Amino acid sequence: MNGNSISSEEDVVSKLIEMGFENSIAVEAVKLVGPSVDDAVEHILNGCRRNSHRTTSNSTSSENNVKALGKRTMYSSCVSGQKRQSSILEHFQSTSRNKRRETEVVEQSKPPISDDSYCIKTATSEAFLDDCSDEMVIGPGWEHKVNSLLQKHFGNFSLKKFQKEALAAWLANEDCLVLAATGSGKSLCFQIPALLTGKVVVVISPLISLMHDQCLKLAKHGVSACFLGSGQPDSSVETKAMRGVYSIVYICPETVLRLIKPLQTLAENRGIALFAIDEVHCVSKWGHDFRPDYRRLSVLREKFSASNLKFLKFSIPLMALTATATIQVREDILKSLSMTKETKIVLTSFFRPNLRFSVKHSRTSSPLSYEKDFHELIDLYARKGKPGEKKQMIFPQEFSGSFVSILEADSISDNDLTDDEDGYSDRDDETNSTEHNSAKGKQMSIEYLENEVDVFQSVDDWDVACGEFSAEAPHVDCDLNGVSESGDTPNRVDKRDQLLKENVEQGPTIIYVPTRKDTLKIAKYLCGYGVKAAAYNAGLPKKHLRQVHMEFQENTIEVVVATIAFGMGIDKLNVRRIIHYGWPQSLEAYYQEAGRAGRDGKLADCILIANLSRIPSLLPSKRTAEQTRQAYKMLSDCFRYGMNLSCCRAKKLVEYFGEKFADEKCLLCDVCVNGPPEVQDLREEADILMQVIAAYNGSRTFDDASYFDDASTQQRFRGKPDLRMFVSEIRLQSQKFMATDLLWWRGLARIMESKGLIREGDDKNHVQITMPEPTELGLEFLQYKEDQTFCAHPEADMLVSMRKTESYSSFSDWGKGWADPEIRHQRLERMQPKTKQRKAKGLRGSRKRGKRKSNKHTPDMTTARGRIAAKFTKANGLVLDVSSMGCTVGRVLIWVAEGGPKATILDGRQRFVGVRLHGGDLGMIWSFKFGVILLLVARLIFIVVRTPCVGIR
Ligand SMILES: Nc1ncnc2c1ncn2[C@@H]1O[C@H](COP(=O)(O)OP(=O)(O)OP(=O)(O)O)[C@@H](O)[C@H]1O
Ligand SMILES: [Mg+2]
Repeated sequence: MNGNSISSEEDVVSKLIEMGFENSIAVEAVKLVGPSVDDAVEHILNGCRRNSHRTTSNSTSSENNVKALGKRTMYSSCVSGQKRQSSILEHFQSTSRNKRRETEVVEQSKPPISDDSYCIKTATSEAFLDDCSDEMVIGPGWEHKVNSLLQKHFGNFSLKKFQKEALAAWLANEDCLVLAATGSGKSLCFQIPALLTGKVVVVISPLISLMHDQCLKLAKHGVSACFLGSGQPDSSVETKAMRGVYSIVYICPETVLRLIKPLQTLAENRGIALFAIDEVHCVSKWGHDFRPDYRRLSVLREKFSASNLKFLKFSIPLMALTATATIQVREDILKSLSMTKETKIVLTSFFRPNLRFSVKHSRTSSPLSYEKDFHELIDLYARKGKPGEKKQMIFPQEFSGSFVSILEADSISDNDLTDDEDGYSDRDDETNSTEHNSAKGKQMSIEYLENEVDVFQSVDDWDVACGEFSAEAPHVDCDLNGVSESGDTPNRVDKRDQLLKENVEQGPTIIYVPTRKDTLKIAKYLCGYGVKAAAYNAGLPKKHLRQVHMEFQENTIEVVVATIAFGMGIDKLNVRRIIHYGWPQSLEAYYQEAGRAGRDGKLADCILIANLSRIPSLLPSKRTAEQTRQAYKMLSDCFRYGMNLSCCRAKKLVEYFGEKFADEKCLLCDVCVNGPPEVQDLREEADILMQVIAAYNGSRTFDDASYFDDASTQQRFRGKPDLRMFVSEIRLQSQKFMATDLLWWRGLARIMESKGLIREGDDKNHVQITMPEPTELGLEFLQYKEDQTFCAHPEADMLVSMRKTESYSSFSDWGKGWADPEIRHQRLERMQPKTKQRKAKGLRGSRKRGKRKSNKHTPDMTTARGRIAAKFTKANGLVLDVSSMGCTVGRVLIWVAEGGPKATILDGRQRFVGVRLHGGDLGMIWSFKFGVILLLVARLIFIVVRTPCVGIR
C-alpha cells in the first residue's frame, strides 16, 4: 500500500474502511493526520495501543477502546494484568511497520520440558497469555485447568466428550484423527493445547477465508493468532509467527511445506505443541475436495519427529480433523499423513438430529421452475417487509453493469421455454448431460472450467485480508450430536420429540447452486420479489464478497445464493435452511454444506431440489483418470441418495460415512414423514428386462432365439447394447410395454442392480447403470417359478415417469392405461396446455431453435432422401424404421386394433413421442425437435394405412 499515491481524503477513508476500520474512526483519523493511509493507520493503532496499556487496570476504558476501533475491531480485549497480545490487527500494520517500534520481544530460549510427559513448561514470549507465564504442570487435573481456560476465553463452555478424548490423546503425545459432525466444535480440540502450554499450535487449513474467520474469532476471545499464505499481505507476519509471536498459526499446506526449516527453529525455541490438520478429508483422493498439497504433509511426521529433531523428547503430535470422511477416506488419511499406528481415532456420531432432510423434483433450469420452487421462500421473506416494497439487492455499484450483461448474455434459453416442468425430459444419459453443459456453444476448455464453475477452490481464491466478519456471540448450549456438553449420553428420543413439535423459525437461508451464473440469476429473481438476497461466487469482486459475508453474519441479508465458495468456515448459528438447487457432486460435499444449517440446535431444513428425471453430470474440473473414476462414484452415490424413497435420509447419510445408525429413523425427513411409496411386484417387468439383457449378452444358459430372429435386430445391436436399446427392444417385442418410458426402466435397472441381478458391463464411468449384464443371480432369477414375486419400492424417477402414481398399482397398469381411450384422453389433455403455453411464448424461440438444430447433426429432411425399412412382427404388427443419411430418425409401429389401425411413434433414440389414434389423425407430436421428421413419417403412415395392401407383407 503506498500512502503517497493516494491523495484525496475520501480515498484514504475508503481504504481504511476496506481495511476493516469503522467509518467514523477513519474519518476522524484522516481529519487529524491528513490524507495519508500510513499516518492514519499509525494514528488509529497507536492511539489504541496506548489506550490498551492504560486500560490494563481499567476495564471500562478498555471497552471504550474497543469501541474506538469500531464494530469491526480485531483487537483482542486485554484482561487485567495481562501483557499485550499480538492481534490480528498486526496483519494490517504493513504500512506503518517501519515507523513503529517493534513491541514484541520474543525470548529465543528453548522452553524446558519436564521428564514427565504430562508436565510441559511454558515458553516466555511476551506475546504469551499470562496463564502460561509460569511453569504449568498438566497433571490429572488438566480437565479442571482446561475448563477454567474455557470459561475465561470462550464463556460458558465445558468440554464435550469427544473434545476431552482428543485432548487426552494429545496429552499422551499420540497422533489423533477426530471425526465429528459439522459444527460440533472440532476447532477447540486444537485451540486448547495452545492455551494450556503456551507453545504454538500450527493449524493447516485449506482456505484463506476459513483461516481468516477463525483468527478473528480467536482474537475476540483473547487468543493471539495469525494466518500465513498467499492471502496474507503483510510479510512481517510470517517472520513474527516463526519467532513465536502468535499462539495459533494458521497456514495453508503450500506454505507449511515451504516453512519447514523456520518451523523447526520455532519448535526448538518457543515450542510447537501440535500440528492440527483441519478439513483433513482434503488429503484423500477419495474425498470430495482433494488438494494434492495436503498429501505432501506427510513430511510433518518425519521432519518433526523426536528421531529427527534431537531437542524433542517426543515427536510433535498430529491432530487431523474432519466432519466428512468415509471409511475409505479415513484409511487414506492415516496412510497419506504417515500417522502412527497408535493414532487415536476419536469418532462421534455424524448424525445431526435437528436437520430435516428432503428431496424434491424440479427442472431447476428456468424462471418457470423458480416460480414453483421458491414461492414458499418468497412468501416467507417477502411478508416480513411491507407489501409491494422491493428490497435492494446486495450488489456493488461497479459490478452492477457486468451483472446485467451476464444476465443478458445468458437470457433465458429457448430450451427453458420448452422444458417440461414435470421433468418429462428426454435427456437421459450422461452423454446428453455433457451435451447440455456445452449446449450453449461452450467447449470444456480450461477457461470455461475456471470461469463457470467453482469446483476447486484454491487457497488464493479470495483475498480477505482486509475484511472482517464478526461472528455472533459464542454460546451454543445446544448439543448438535446428541452428546451433551458434559459428555453424558443424552436422551435423543426426548430431543427428537421436542423437535417434531417445532416449526422452523425465521432465519437466513443459503441456496447452493452448481454454477456462478445460477447464483446471479436466482439472486436477481428473489430480489425481484422483495427478498433481500445476494449472489456469492468466487468470481465476484472481493469487496462484494466481504460485504455479503458480513451482512449475512449480521442478519441483514436473508438469502445467500452461492456456489461451494460459500462453504467451509461459515459458522453462523441461526441458518434455518440450506437449499441445494441442482445436484451436488458428492454426498460429502452435500453433508458438509447442509451442516451449515441449525448450528444452534434448533430445527432446520436441508432441501435438495434437483431434476430427478435427468442423470447428473460431473462438473468440469481438472482431474486425473483415477480422480474422474472416483468423482463418478461419488456423484453416483449422491444420485442414488436422491432417488431413494424407501430409507430414512439421515440414516442413508450417516451410513454413507460408515456409521451404524442407531435409531433406524430420524422421524423428520420426507421419507420418515410421508412413508415410502407402496411396494410393487415388479416381477413381470424385471423378467422381461432380464430376458432381453441375458439374450443380448449371449448368455449360454439363456438362449431364447426369439430375440435374435432377424438380421436387422442383430445389426442394430452390433455394438455393446445399452439400457436404452434393451428398452426399445422390450417396446418392440411387447405391446403391453410399447408406450413405456425409459425413465421408469432406469429406476428398475437400479433396483435390479442393487439386488445383484445385473451389473455394469461397461468399463467407462457412469452415474447410472448403462450397459447392464446379467449376473449369475440374475440368470437364476429367470428360472424362478411363476408365482414368485419381485417386490420393491419404486424409486423417485419411476414415480416421476408415472406421474399419477396413485392411480396405478403397477407400471404395467400405467402402460396399459395408454390403451384405454378414457385414460389416454385424460393424459393427452394434461399435456395440451403445455403445448399451447409454449406456442404462446412466441415464434422467436422456435425460429432460433430451428437455426440451432441445423447446426447439429440432424438430417435435413427437406433435402435428404429418407429410407423406410418395413417389417412385420407378430407382437407389434407393422414396424417402419425411418432413416435419413444413414441416421435412424424414427420408428412407427402400426397395428390393427378393434377401433381401427393404431400407431405408436418413437423418435430416433427410441423414445416414445406420440400415439396415432385414428386413420386420418396425424398423431400427437410432443417433441418439437423431431416434429418435422415425424410429420413426414406420419404422412407416410397415413398413406400406408390407407393402402392396406402396401404395408403388411
Ligand atoms: N464445548 C463447547 N461447548 C459449547 N459450544 C462449543 C463447544 N465447542 C465449540 N463450541 C461452539 O461450536 C461452534 C462450532 O465450532 P467449530 O467451528 O469448531 O465447529 P467444527 O466442528 O469445526 O465445524 P465444521 O466441521 O463446520 O468446521 C462454535 O461457535 C463454537 O464456539
Ligand atoms: Mg471446523
